[in-house]
Amino acid sequence: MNQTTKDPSATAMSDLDSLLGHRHHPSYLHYGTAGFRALANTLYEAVLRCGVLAACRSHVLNGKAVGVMVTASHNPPDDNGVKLVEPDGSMLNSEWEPLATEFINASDRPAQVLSKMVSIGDVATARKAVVVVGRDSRSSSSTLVDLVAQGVEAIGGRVVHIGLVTTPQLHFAVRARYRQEPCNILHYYEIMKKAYHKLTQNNRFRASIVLDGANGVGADAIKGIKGLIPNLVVVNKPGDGPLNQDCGADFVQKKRCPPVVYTSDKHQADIWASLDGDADRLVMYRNNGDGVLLADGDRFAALVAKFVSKHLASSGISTLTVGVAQTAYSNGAATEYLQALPGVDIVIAKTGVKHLEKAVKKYDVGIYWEPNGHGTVLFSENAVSELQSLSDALSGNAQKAAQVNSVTTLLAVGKLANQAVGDGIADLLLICGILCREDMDFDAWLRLYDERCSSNMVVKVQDKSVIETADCDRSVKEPIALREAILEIASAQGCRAFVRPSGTEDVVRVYAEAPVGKDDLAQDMALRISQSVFDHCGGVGARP
Ligand SMILES: CC(=O)N[C@H]1[C@@H](OP(=O)(O)O)O[C@H](CO)[C@@H](O)[C@@H]1O
Ligand SMILES: [Mg+2]
Repeated sequence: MNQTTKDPSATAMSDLDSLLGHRHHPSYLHYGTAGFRALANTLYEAVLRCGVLAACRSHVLNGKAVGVMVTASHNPPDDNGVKLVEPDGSMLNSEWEPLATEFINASDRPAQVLSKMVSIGDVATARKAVVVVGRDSRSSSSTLVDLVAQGVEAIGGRVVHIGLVTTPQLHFAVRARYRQEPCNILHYYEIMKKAYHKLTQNNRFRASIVLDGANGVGADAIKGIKGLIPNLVVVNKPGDGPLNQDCGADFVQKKRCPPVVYTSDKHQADIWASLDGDADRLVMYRNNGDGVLLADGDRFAALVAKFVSKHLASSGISTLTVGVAQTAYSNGAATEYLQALPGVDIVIAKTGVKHLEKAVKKYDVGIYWEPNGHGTVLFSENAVSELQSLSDALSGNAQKAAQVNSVTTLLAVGKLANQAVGDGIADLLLICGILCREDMDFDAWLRLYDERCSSNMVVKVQDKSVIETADCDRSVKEPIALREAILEIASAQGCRAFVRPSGTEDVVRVYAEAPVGKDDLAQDMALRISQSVFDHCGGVGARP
């Protein structure tokens, strides 16, 4: 090789190193289910590097567009975060997660870390990387988007800005582009509107709804489906109050109390609903002023599974499989209800949407919800094509009207539910559409099963990794003393309990469940188990 010829990738690497700098952010960040999250003003370098990383990911996928969403979901307003989305709209490939962590935290020569996975010179010269970028309503989000763009462009990638969007809209847009459909938000609303009319058969949803937008982007995004639910009032819009503070899906589900409404108007409605800060979660409830009767993710899954299983049976298709994924947190009564539905398999997955999504991918119709309101129903290509062929074959056949009706209904469910990720707005329409079709009111939905009593606690310990779990977190392997204590405390008939280290916070989560009506028992079990966690795992601060 000629001594004066420079290796192009070496040049790109040193340029990149000088752009990325040799400093790094204050704490070690992990790429978790939700990407990187921290106080917004500590994330600048991480976000710039995520732009570079996203461009590299797109490059190795032959220029297929990758997504980047700037959001910290239900976290406080001063936090922010960034996560990457695969071209088909799913979460970042799990093999890239440790690389992302290593690259973002590298304090010295970060480009070298990247070059383990991809030849940087190639990325810069091929110029085929495309990155679709969206952001939530946080005041820090625009700055972070600019940094993502700077990172993408630093190695010759192209940025497609889709602006202020919900997380599911970003996933939808990336997936749409991959499928050569219009990659814009208008398309998102058009698909949903059409599917909602098909599902409801143009009937009006009569109940009134107050929707709490958590003072975030969902309250704006819901305008796109204006009129579909005639009696819908939106409260807690951006600017009304601090994002997610004392309102939103996470608050209502965890505290089991109604949200603060930041405007002075008084509202009453048959049903209330709360989105989280990036609108990928929804819970619905009856608001009793000082408490709520909650329809959580378990109840969404139950209603959807019941509806899908009924219409699959009457469609006459017997070849399509249906699976529902639940987590250890799913209420035992919901599990029992689902087990009794004909033709429906139950699978238990670890906590976190990516695990649930993976668990149902092997089914033609895969239904998953976390109790906290994150979920959707996924139709495989095979399911859509079988339903479509049958629909075409039966078209105009008046004698088969009931069968046609079920096939059309199932196709509408598959269009309305976001096929990339759980979506609070799509889920609102899906649930309202099903209640409308089934002529059910909110109470009838709650009567599907009686929820068992449960109690959640968190315990701070020195090192949460001393706890090793098994069976999708439903039992403890280590420490043995803790394992034995839990088995003993939760040994009464109809009781169960587990503990697991949180994947998103530095705490151990404790869950205890007791039969219907035995709230005190559930709380007592959770407390005693929390004390065992504290005693056996190096508790920090005051003993529970
Ligand atoms: C009990 C609980 O609500 N856990 C949440 C929470 O995970 P933890 O690993 O429990 O911290 O955040 C995840 C990401 O948002 C969400 O998927 C999950 O459901
Ligand atoms: Mg969220």
